[in-house]
Amino acid sequence: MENYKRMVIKIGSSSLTDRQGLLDESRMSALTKAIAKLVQEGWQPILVSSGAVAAGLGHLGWSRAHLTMPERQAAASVGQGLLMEKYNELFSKQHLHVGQILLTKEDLADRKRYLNARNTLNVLLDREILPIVNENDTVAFAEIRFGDNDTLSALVAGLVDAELLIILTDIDGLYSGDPRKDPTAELIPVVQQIDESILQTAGGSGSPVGTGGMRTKLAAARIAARSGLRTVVASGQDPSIIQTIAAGEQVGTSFEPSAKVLKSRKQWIAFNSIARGTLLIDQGAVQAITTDNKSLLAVGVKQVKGNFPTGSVVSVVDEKGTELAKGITSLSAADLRLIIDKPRRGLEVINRDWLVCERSWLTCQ
Ligand SMILES: Nc1ncnc2c1ncn2[C@@H]1O[C@H](COP(=O)(O)OP(=O)(O)O)[C@@H](O)[C@H]1O
Ligand SMILES: N[C@@H](CCC(=O)OP(=O)(O)O)C(=O)O
Repeated sequence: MENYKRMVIKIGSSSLTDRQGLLDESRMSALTKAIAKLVQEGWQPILVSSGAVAAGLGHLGWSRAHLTMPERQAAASVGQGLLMEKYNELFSKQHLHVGQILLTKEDLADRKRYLNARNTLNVLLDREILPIVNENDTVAFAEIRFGDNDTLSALVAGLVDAELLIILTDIDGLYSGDPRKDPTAELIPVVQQIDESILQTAGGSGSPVGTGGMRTKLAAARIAARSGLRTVVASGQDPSIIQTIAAGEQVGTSFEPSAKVLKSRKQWIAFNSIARGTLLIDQGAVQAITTDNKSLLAVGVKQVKGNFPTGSVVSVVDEKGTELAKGITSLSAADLRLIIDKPRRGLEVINRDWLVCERSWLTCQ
């Protein structure tokens, strides 16, 4: 067993830039010092840093209003360079090398590229080089965007088997309501389970530079919990807070790991893969896969949408079109269409080990 403790630290644009949209050097400097101390304490940290778009806009003096996607991407191409230049300068003062990793959703949705990214991250971590990750904003568009770095940080944490995810933002944790709208909202120190009532507390971003607000942080914490790790959402105002968190002290909001952790293959299917087709199933099959933990058989498949080869990830929906699960099919779309019209309907379409329920997380492994 490897003797490392890995953590992912995500810092948002609102914590990295000042009011003019310029990089906040003193904040970044404090962050680099805190991360260097973690390395000395035996941690293998990964930094997921936002701020490319905000820093690019600030540097170029462009207004945030009415930006087209190509303009946003152009700003990110400038800002990403500035971010890395500053990180390089500050981390080298702490005697740390850094490596840049820019990812799109498609990189992690392709199993081979996913494993390649993991291999690269492992080499960097094993050689004490700090990986600095961001979305590849200059090429990512609509359906191949993570859209927010909160989700990306949780996926990276699962990818490298981290034990802790720290999300630093401009507020000191999750409140019982959006503090901008509800002045009586109170900080929630510990969340055991991210259920509907918790999701309802969270609103969107509170700053002009942030993306997703508390909603995407909860989505990230939920992915992390199902991947077996703890998430702490805390204020990035004083980045030395990451040492307090690493030492196990209670600050911000701590989201506990789920009692039912997904195996790594199922994590990939649930959170990283992109479905290439859809299987519409009947009520009996819904019961079989969500409650009885059984494999999906052809007998329960009513309709096949899309054209996909054997071994593809597909989305499994009920008769109302609600997605219940994702899984890897042992049959192509063409063969499935032939089979569901014929008597050999007992054939297995998705084996239990390759099937993961999205909605019924409490009942379905
Ligand atoms: N229930 C809530 N608790 C705390 N913050 C919330 C809540 N709902 C919405 N928010 C907003 O989420 C913001 C943090 O997210 P965001 O602006 O995306 O920052 P970042 O750039 O760090 O990702 C807070 O400033 C706050 O206005
Ligand atoms: N990838 C984008 C950041 C996207 C994002 O999630 O932003 P934030 O809410 O500030 O963490 C960038 O570097 O500008």
